[in-house]
Order: sequence, then structure tokens, then C-alpha cells
Amino acid sequence: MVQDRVTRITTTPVAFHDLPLLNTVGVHEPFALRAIVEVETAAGLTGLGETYGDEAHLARLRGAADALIGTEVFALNDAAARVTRVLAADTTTGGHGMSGMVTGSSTADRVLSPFEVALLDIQGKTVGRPVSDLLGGRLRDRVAFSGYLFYKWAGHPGAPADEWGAALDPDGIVRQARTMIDRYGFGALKLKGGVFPPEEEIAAILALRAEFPDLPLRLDPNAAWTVETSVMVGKALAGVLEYLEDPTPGIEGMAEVARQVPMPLATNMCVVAFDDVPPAVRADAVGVVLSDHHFWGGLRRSQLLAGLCRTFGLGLSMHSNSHLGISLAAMTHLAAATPNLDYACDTHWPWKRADEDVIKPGAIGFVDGAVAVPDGPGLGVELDRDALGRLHEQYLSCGLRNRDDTGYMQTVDPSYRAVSPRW
Ligand SMILES: O=C([O-])C(=O)C[C@H](O)[C@@H](O)C(=O)[O-]
Ligand SMILES: [Mg+2]
Repeated sequence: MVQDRVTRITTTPVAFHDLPLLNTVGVHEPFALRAIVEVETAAGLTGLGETYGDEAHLARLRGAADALIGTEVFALNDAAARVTRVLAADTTTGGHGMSGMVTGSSTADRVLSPFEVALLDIQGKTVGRPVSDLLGGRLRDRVAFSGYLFYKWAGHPGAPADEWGAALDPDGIVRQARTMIDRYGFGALKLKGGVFPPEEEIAAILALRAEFPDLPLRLDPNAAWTVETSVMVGKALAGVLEYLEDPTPGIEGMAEVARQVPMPLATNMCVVAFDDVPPAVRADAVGVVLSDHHFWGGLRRSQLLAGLCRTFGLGLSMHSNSHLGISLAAMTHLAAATPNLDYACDTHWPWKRADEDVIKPGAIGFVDGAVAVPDGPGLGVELDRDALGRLHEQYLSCGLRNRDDTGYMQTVDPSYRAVSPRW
């Protein structure tokens, strides 16, 4: 049996331009941070992974990278054990990369994820097959994504308006949706809520329904509402929403809401780790779990979650954060090879500049709201080393080291506080 082992791992933080997208903890800063992981092997292969770029996370990635030297490229169980072992001594907290919106996920799973993806990329290159084949084979050639709408300012404070302009009311949201659908062809829409009083967000959803009568709609206020407010919104949007995502904090609160509203509740906040599954199932708190390989421990552990969802009769969708092309490729292979991941997946893709990425153009993109599963070996995307260098320089010069939507909002409104629930 021919073996190949990891000889070197490089972790490079990068920054790419982001727009002033509003959410319930504040507003996106001018740059989003990511870390790009390159795993090299004795046989001369390289695998790619992408993850959060916050400082504490970077430090953990580097510790894990040292521990992964020598790992055999098919030994994913050994890789997971090495990461768990090295993190056992880590008493630091924070650095989640999600500005306080996803807090209970497993540190070991978050750190493992980009290495697992990179090892799968290498395995695919070794056997000449796409990652989706290593995950059981694709069930769909194209993976549908949803158009992710945000309330937003016209531009960053002190800067001119960006090409999307302001979206601060129902008309602005409908305009944004129209542009996004014209450009990408999305067949489902999600509105990031928790920004304005719930009545205004109900009005935005109803305006979307009037303009796009056939599109599935979702609303996600990231636990900005009390149980009572959530029930009020759920009843007001009966028959309108495909699902209501994280209206209120915690499994107990979600269960109370679920008992009183007609649509399924979805979550990427109260079920974010395997330990959350039993209590959420017992309480009947959610109908749909949004997977995310970045915090569920990679692609194979996301498929483990998919199996649990099928067993317990839960739907499965996919969460995203601001991301680049390596993540999009990984998300697409996963969704293509996971039978019950049949909701349109989230993506922040439209919010990044088309010319900013770390992969060579052409391998992956949107047609009619969907991404064709790359056919090449591994992830099917290639690192653009010059672009990686440019985005790393941008990281060094941008001054940001952690995602802090709340702190950025406070530079505009010093009295601003991130509170949950807010209404
Ligand atoms: O579905 C979600 O909760 C998200 O997409 C979380 C993200 O962090 C989103 O709120 C954002 O980018 O502001
Ligand atoms: Mg969410």
C-alpha cells in the first residue's frame, strides 16, 4: 500500500473587502478575515482549506498544524485525534470568527475543519476523483443556493456609496433582491433580520412575497426576539416563510416558539455541536438544522450530522459566513453528496468583489442560482498564489485582526449594545 504523509502546512490569513451589512450584533467591517490552509505531502501534492481568520483561531490552527505533520493523508480519524489532543491543553476562549452569533460550537471541530477539507482535497488528487466522490458520490450536478439579503448602509461610514447602495426599508430590500436575482438567478431568498423592529421586517418579507410570489422566503433575526415577539412574527408570516431561523435564544425558547407558530424553525445558533442534538430533539425545538462544515468539523462530520437529522426527522440546510472560493467548493461538494441537504444553501458570495479571491477564476461560479459541482480531482479549484499574496498584504495593512461587528457599530453609535433578545 502506497502511503503519503503530510510534510508541511502553511496557514495564511487574508482580508477581502466587505460591505456594511447590518445584523443584530452590529455591522460588517470594511474587510472580512479568512485563513487559507495549504497542506503539502511527501508525494508533492497540496490540499486547500479555508476557515475563520480571527487571531485566537489562527493561533489554534498553527498549533494543530504542527501536530498534523506526519499524518497519513487518508488517516482522517488520526488527524481528528491529533487536533483534539493538541487542543486539550488550550485554555483560551473566543476567536470564534462569528462576532458572538455562534458561541457554543466545538473548538476542536472548528480547528479540524480546514485540515479535513485539505486532506480530502489531497485524497481526491491522489485517486483522481472529485471530493464529492469521496463523500459517497454526487446526487446532483448542481447545488442550489439562496440569495442572502441584508439591510445595509449606502456605504461604509466616511466612504462613498457602494454599488449596492442603501437597503433600509422594504423597497430597498426588494430592490436588492431584484439585483441579486438578476445577477445570480437565485430561486430562494433569505433576509437577515434582527436589525429593525419586527413590524418593519415583517413588512419587508411581505414586500418580497408580493414581488416574488413563487420564491421560498426565510427570515433570520439571530435570536433578536423574545418568545412572545417570535410568536407574533411567526403568526404574521404564516404561509409566507419556508422557515423562520433562530427567532429567539436557546433550545427552551425555540421549543416554546415552535409549539405556537405554523412554520418550521431553523437554527445555526442553538444546535451548533453534536452535544446540542439530543436536547433539541427531546424538546422538539427545531425543524431544520443549518449545517456548516466550518464549525461542524469538516465535510464528513457534516454528513454525520446529516444522518442524525434524517434519523430524527429534521430538515437540513446550510449556513454561511463571508467566504472565498475554497469554502464555496467545499460547500458544493458536500451538498452535492448529501441526500437530505435539499434546501437551497446560504452563501455570502454576492457580497464579495468578483475580482477578489484566492483561487484561479473559472473553476466555480453561479448559473441560475446554482453552482456546478467541480469535476476536477479533489476540490477542483486551484490556488492563485499571487492573489493569495495580495489578500495577505491586505490583511497586514487593513488593521483588523478579529471580526467585531459590534465594535464597528459603536464607532458610529457609541451607545450601541448587542443585546439578545432586543425586542
Ligand atoms: O445565518 C446566520 O446566522 C448567519 O449567516 C450569521 C452571519 O454571521 C451573518 O449574520 C452575517 O454575516 O452577519
Ligand atoms: Mg442563521
